Amino acid sequence: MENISLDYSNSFVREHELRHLEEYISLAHHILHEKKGAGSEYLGWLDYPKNYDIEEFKKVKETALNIRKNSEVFIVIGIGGSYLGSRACIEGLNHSFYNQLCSEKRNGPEIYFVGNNVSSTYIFELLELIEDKSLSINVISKSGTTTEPAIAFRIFREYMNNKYGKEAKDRIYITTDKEKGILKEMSKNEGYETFTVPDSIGGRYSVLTSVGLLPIAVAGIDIDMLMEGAKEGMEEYSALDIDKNYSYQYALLRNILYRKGKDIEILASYEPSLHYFQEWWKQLFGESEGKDLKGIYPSSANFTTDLHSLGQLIQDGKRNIFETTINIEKVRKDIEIKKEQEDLDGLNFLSGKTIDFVNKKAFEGTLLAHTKGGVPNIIINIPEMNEKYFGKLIYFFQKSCAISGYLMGVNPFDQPGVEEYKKNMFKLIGKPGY
Ligand SMILES: O=P(O)(O)OC[C@H]1O[C@](O)(CO)[C@@H](O)[C@@H]1O
Repeated sequence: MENISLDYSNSFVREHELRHLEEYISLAHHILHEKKGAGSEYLGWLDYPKNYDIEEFKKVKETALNIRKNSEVFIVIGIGGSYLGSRACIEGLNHSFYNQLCSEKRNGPEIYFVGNNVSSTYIFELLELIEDKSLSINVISKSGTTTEPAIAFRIFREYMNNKYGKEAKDRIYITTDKEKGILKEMSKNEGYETFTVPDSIGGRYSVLTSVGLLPIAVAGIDIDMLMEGAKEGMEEYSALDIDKNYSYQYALLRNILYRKGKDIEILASYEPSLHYFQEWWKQLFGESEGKDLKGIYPSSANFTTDLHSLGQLIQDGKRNIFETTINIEKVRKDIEIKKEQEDLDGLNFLSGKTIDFVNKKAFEGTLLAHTKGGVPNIIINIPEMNEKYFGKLIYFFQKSCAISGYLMGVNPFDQPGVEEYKKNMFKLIGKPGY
């Protein structure tokens, strides 16, 4: 039966190394599942694919349908875990040029993300782009206090009020804490529809809650199948036997490689549509593990594009890197390379083959080259990129991240280091109290 699988035969990790650490996985598993570890108040995501709020899920689907009907543009305001997961899913599963398609082909609103930076140019030009188009917005912030989305919302709130007057409130959707925070207060005062970020789920683990699901459903993606995949992952990746649990294998492998001095991990992909999935993964692992002077630096590369920029360093640079490659076995679309009468470009040797055949050979060739250069490679095979595998892959990484964090001896659910830049910025911009 087709399934997500992991291949560590090119990782230079031998089987007995996994066996030596098997007991530690078992320990980490129990600490996690029995909620005895650091940050255990943030384990709501663990059984969420089975225990999610059905009423809220229904409301997400109804609201998404409504937005799809009455809006040409949908704006998602949020940063970090409040936008990366939905963007990853939308870009990973939808047409590569979704926003540029004509409306009949797109069959849903154009979707843009803002509030994930403080670039005035970006905000200004987005406002220019959406002029004259019907609009709905979703502001997502668990805390409600994050500066980037707060500033973007102020600008877009004014824009919506000018454009729609009293009806603006029917086009503004807020995803935030159940009862506290500025956004909740504002929603009560203004009459905005709200969605909940569960207390027990931190931002980077929240893609399968309303945080991710509303934008994903607005993009026309089947969120039932997404949850179905996550549920499958939840069951499969709870097995204690590491031979049957690829998520735990991955956690173990990266810890073994880390102890051998490999402190940079590149998540590589040969599909550009996975760019934001890689960004989501970077936050997940970076915020979860990078603390107490420890952590693997999570980076990403899109091949073959980056083979022409980073390839040299990966092949020949300092040997502190390992690669994890996401291999999509069956691509969404393929193109056959045809034979030409005159073989002017010398490519007739490829006639009858497909572009994906070349891509797969590029992957094989790169794997050979990089392993020869001493770069351990872990391969995660995905049969195809559909809703179900996407949901399962999300769960795969969330589970392995929690286990990996416990193996590393850190709290995988807090992010105290993020506050430092904020304090400085607040002081510099004159925020009261700083
Ligand atoms: O949803 P919020 O509270 O605006 O937070 C956004 C992001 O900011 C952080 O708190 C810090 O970067 C992340 O963990 C989170 O995903």
